[in-house]
Amino acid sequence: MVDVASFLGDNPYFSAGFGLLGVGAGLAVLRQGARRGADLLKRQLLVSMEIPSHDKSYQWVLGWMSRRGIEAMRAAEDGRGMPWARRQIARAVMPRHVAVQTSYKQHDNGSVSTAFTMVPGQGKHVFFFNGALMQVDRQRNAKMIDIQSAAPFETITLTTLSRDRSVFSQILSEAREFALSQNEGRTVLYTSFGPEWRPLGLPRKRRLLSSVVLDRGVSEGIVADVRDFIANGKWYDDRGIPYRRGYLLHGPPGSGKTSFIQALAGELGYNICILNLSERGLTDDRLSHLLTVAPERSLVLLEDIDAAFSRARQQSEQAAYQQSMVTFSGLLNALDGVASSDERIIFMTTNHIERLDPALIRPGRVDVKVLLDNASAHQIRRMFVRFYGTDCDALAQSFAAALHGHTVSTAQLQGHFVVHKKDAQSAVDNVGALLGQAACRSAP
Ligand SMILES: Nc1ncnc2c1ncn2[C@@H]1O[C@H](COP(=O)(O)OP(=O)(O)OP(=O)(O)O)[C@@H](O)[C@H]1O
Repeated sequence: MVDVASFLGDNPYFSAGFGLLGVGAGLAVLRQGARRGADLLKRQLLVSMEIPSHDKSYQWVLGWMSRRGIEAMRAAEDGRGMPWARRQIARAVMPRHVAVQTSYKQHDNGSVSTAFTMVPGQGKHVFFFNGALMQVDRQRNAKMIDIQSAAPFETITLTTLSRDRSVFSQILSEAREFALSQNEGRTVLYTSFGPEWRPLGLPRKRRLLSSVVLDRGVSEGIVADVRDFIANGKWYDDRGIPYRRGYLLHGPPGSGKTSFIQALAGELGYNICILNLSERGLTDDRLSHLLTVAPERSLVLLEDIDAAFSRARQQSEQAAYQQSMVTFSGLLNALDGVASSDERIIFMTTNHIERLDPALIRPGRVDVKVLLDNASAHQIRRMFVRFYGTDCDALAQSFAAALHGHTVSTAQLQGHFVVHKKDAQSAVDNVGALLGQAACRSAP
């Protein structure tokens, strides 16, 4: 009989194979140990923050990184005030792969300019922030699409050492401040897009309240009411009253309803969410949802409410089909709102208050109703002086006297002054052109 143990032990091929197997297994264990050790070390030493593209802060952080990138690039190139070693590091860590982000900015004179900024592209980049070394990993998931924007789903992951974790909140607040500072002195108009609000065009230069000339005390009255409402959130809360206020501005076309709301938003530093109730595809649920998720510090504007909900329209089932799918009771429910303690200021405008259902404009839904009428003598004089200066007071008087007894809207006055913008006397001499318009307007 062959002694198997001594045979295998004496066999040099087997011993070598066994040895190799042992070495391989040892290496595998070591490798796995090293990987686990590295994972453990990573978990202990590093922290990361993931920002998905559907989160509001995503664009803020991208914008902030582009600004920091520009600053870092300038500093590294210029190198002033930076130690040599630090400058080399700054140059070394500058992103090698950047993506372009185009933005438009409206200047105070109304012109629009384009600016191109470089943001870190897909992949990993490193940078310093307040002395902490950070890694940015920007990844795109081509398989996941954001259904709202039809853009691929992206994430930015920021990683840094655990001891520096406080920089995350610093970055987020800096990014937010930076984004808000871009809109300072401007009014953002939002429009509904599916279940959310999206900015409509560029933020606009704030309209001055003094540029909208209303009759004596009207503007001051509304501004005081809104300010009082904004300052008394606790009062509403203590009494369990929903914290919302509704305003209805009614009156003939071109009397400054929309312009006043824009100027009011500018005065308060608020933005405007414009909701078109006749929009195709708007349902009761969406309307209700939109009113509850309106951005903070914004006025919700429902324009020409009579076009969407006159009494006649309510009686016509067919009309309801042709237009949006919002029902009258859906609108009332949306205005009454869910039990939300968030501040909600709703402005409605109409040219025909008499066509509105009393249920829509009862207190609680509409708390303040204000008529913005055709131009009064007071408005005519003030608009004249606003256009031609205070030294034209006497001309303003004769202009107003010439229009006495005629119906002219403030929009028509503006049009007339624009035609005669260089010459106050010519505006007075040609007042007949306005009277002609007034006569045409009142003809059937
Ligand atoms: N009271 C006013 N003071 C200054 N400008 C005014 C005034 N009323 C109208 N305008 C000017 O006329 C134009 C149209 O005004 P606006 O759209 O605000 O009127 P509106 O009452 O909302 O009209 P509509 O009922 O047709 O929507 C704007 O360019 C605005 O500057």
